[in-house]
Amino acid sequence: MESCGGQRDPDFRAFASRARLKPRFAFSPGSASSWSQLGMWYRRLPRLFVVPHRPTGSTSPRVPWLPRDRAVPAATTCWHHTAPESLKCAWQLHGDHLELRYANTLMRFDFVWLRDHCRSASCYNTKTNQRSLDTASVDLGIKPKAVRVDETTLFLTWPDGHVTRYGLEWLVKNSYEGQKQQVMHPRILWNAEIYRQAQVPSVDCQSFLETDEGLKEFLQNFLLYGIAFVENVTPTKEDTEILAERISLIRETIYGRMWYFTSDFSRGDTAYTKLALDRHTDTTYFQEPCGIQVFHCLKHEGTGGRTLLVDGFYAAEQVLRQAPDQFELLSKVPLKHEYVENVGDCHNHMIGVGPVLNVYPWNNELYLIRYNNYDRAVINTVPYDVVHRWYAAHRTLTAELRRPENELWVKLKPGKALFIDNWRVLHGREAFTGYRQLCGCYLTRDDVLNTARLLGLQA
Ligand SMILES: C[N+](C)(C)CCCC[C@H](N)C(=O)O
Ligand SMILES: O=C(O)CCC(=O)C(=O)O
Ligand SMILES: [Fe+2]
Repeated sequence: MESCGGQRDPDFRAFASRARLKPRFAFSPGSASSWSQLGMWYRRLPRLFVVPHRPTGSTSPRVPWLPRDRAVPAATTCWHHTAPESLKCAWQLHGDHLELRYANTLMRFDFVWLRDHCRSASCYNTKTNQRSLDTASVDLGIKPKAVRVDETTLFLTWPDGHVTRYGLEWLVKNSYEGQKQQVMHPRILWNAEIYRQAQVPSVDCQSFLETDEGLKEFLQNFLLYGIAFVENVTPTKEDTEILAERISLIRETIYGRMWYFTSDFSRGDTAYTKLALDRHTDTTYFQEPCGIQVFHCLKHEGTGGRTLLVDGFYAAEQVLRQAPDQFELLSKVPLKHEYVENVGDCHNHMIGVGPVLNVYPWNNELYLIRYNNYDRAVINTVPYDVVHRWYAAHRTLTAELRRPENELWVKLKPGKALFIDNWRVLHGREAFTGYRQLCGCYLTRDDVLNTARLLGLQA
C-alpha cells in the first residue's frame, strides 16, 4: 500500500511566466487576429526542429551547434570601426542604446542593461557568480560618457567614472540577438522508424553507475530522444532507487518517493488496474508536472502489458506544419487538470493549470506537453467559441499522437529500467493479465539537467 503523504508546495513559475497572456483569454473571442495582438514575439512560429536524426548505422550522437543566421543590415552612418581596414567590430551610439556589430551579429544594448551586467569586481562576485551591484541604484537615464572597442573588448566609461569591460564574444553569447537564434534543448524528434533506425544503445548499469562516460552517454540519449534505458539492473526497488539517485533527486509526490504498483486498486487511479491506458503524460494536475518518470518492471507473469511511447514533440511538429493556428491555440488556452482521490485512506485533490503545449516566450521553443485526457478537468477558462476551436486543435494533435507509425511499443522486463521525459514523451500501456509489478519514481527535472550540464552537455 502506498503512503498518501502530502505533496509539497507546487511551483508556479511555468504558468506565471505566461501570466501576462491571461486577460486576453478572458476577454477576447480568441480570433486569430487577437492572438497576434499578444506581442511581437508571438508572431514568429514556434521552433521545434533542432537536430537532424542520426542516419542508420551511425553510432554515438553528436549535437551540432545550430547554424547562426544573423541578418546584418547595411551599415548606417557614423559607424566606429576597431581598425579602418577591418569590419570585424563596429559600433554606434544612439540616444537610448548602443549598437554593436561583431562576428556577423548586429546587437543592440540598452544602457541600463550594459551598466547592470558589469563584471567588474565591485559589481559582480566571480567566486559566487552573483551580482553585487544594486540594480535599483542605476539611473534609468544612464548613458556612457565614453565608448571604446578594441579587437576583443568593449570599454564603457560611465558618468561617475566607473569603467565596464565586456568581451565581445561574451556579448554575442549573451545578447538577445545571439540568444534568440539558440535553442535551449537540442533534440531529435522521432517516430517509431526514426527511433529504431537510430539504434540508440541501452547503457549498462555498471557503466552508468561507475563511469562518467556511461552516465554521459545515457544523459545524451535522454536529452536527444526523451527516453533512455539502463540494462542489467538488479530488479529491486532499492537498486532502481540507486539508479535514479545517480542522475537526480527523487521527487516525492502523493504516490510516495519510490513506488511499487500493481493492479490492486490501492489508489484511486486507472494505473492501478489491468486496463489499457491510452497515451498520456503524468501529473498534469501539478502546477509543475513531474519532469522525469522512471519505470522498472520487476515482475510480470501473464500476457499483454506492453508499454507505449510516443514523442509528443514530433506530433506537435506535425500540427505546427499542418495547422499553425491550431498549434498556437494549443499553446495559449489554459486548461485545468485534476486528481480527485478518495480511496481507502488516500484523500487528495490536486489541480494544475497550463496549456497543452508550452513554449518559451523568448524563442517560441516548445518545452512541455501536458496531455492526459483522463485527468483533464472541466474546461472553463475560455468562452464557448474558443472551446470549439480548441477541441478541433486537440483533435488534430490527437490524430498525430495516434498515428501507428508514431507508436513505439516496448515490453518492459526485469533488469531494464526506462527513463521517460514526462515533459515530452507520452506513455501508455496495453491491457494485461496476470500479476504485474512495476516500481519507479519521479525525478526533479532541474536536477537531471544539472547533472547533464556538469558533464558538459547542453541542457
Ligand atoms: C506512476 N504512478 C503509478 C505512481 C502514478 C500514476 C499516476 C496516474 C495519474 N493518472 C497520472 O497520469 O498522473
Ligand atoms: O502500467 C504501466 O505500464 C504504466 C501506467 C502509468 O501510466 C503510470 O503509472 O503512470
Ligand atoms: Fe502514466
